Amino acid sequence: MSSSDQNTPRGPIDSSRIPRYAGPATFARLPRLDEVGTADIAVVGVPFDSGVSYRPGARFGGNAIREASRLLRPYNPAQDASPFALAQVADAGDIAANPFNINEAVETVEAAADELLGTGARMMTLGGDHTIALPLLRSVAKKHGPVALLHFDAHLDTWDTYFGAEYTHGTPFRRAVEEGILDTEALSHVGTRGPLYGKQDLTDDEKMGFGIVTSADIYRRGADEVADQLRQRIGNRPLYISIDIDCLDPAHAPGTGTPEAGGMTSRELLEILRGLSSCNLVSADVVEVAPAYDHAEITAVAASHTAYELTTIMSRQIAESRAAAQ
Ligand SMILES: N=C(N)NCCCC(=O)O
Ligand SMILES: [Zn+2]
Ligand SMILES: [Zn+2]
Repeated sequence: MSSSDQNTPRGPIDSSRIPRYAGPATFARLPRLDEVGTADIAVVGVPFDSGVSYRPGARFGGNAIREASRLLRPYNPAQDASPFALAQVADAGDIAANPFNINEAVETVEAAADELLGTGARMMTLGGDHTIALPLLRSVAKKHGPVALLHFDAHLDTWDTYFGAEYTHGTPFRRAVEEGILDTEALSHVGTRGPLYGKQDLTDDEKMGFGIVTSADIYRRGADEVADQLRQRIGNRPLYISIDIDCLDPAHAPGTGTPEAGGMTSRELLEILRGLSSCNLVSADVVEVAPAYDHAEITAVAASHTAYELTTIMSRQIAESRAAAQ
């Protein structure tokens, strides 16, 4: 039983009493999981970036997001909700994965996710590079069956192998389709753009069942229409949202490993997410924040607000299903 079943959830440290820049950072200044016992939503870091094909550094992403999240406040007006009052959200710390053995790291992440999901929590994961989406999806599918996937990214990440390696940050979603852990009726990439290896990349991707909303589609059609279309495709299927921060334009997210020009704004990303607030979001990740290339925490701030919107969607649903069960 989560602590929020018994009493009101323990929220963030009050920034009007203890300055928000004081003390070690947890996500949004929330309590640690060991301080509350169990949580409805576990925010967990995965400091792993051995799967990258270009600039490394996403292993430091989770902690950069936690640092940048000190300024988040308890009420989210865009979704008219106080996410940390509706559900117990807690920072579960980091999953320690082997940086020298990708296959072992993938197993470690899956096992740790099994453990967290096994407590009844939903996961809000802070990456890490995109390799980690595969073990996270495996774990989520063990619990919910094949899930709908919304994948925000400049890239398809459905390539086959890199240097013969199956588990990399450019290949998690091809592996996931091969393993049958995704609901192929409801797969979408959002924010796709940039040069590919060949036209075949798109043909292969389409065969796997993915639909694509390009970055230019968002610019032309607007966030509301895009969110409506995605919502219709997803329906009430259990949904996983994976957000590679490089879905944003490098102007909005310079701190990432494989930047591509011509991306959406952080405003567009947040608005699309808010338009999905009625979806059955079972877990989510925000990955590929590489702070060494960041400036003035631009990327980490965008990522912290992205995780905040995702957490709000989950906590609203937790509160709604609790109310419906009473
Ligand atoms: N950023 C992620 N996840 N993938 C990008 C892979 C692009 C490439 O190496 O061609
Ligand atoms: Zn990407
Ligand atoms: Zn990616």
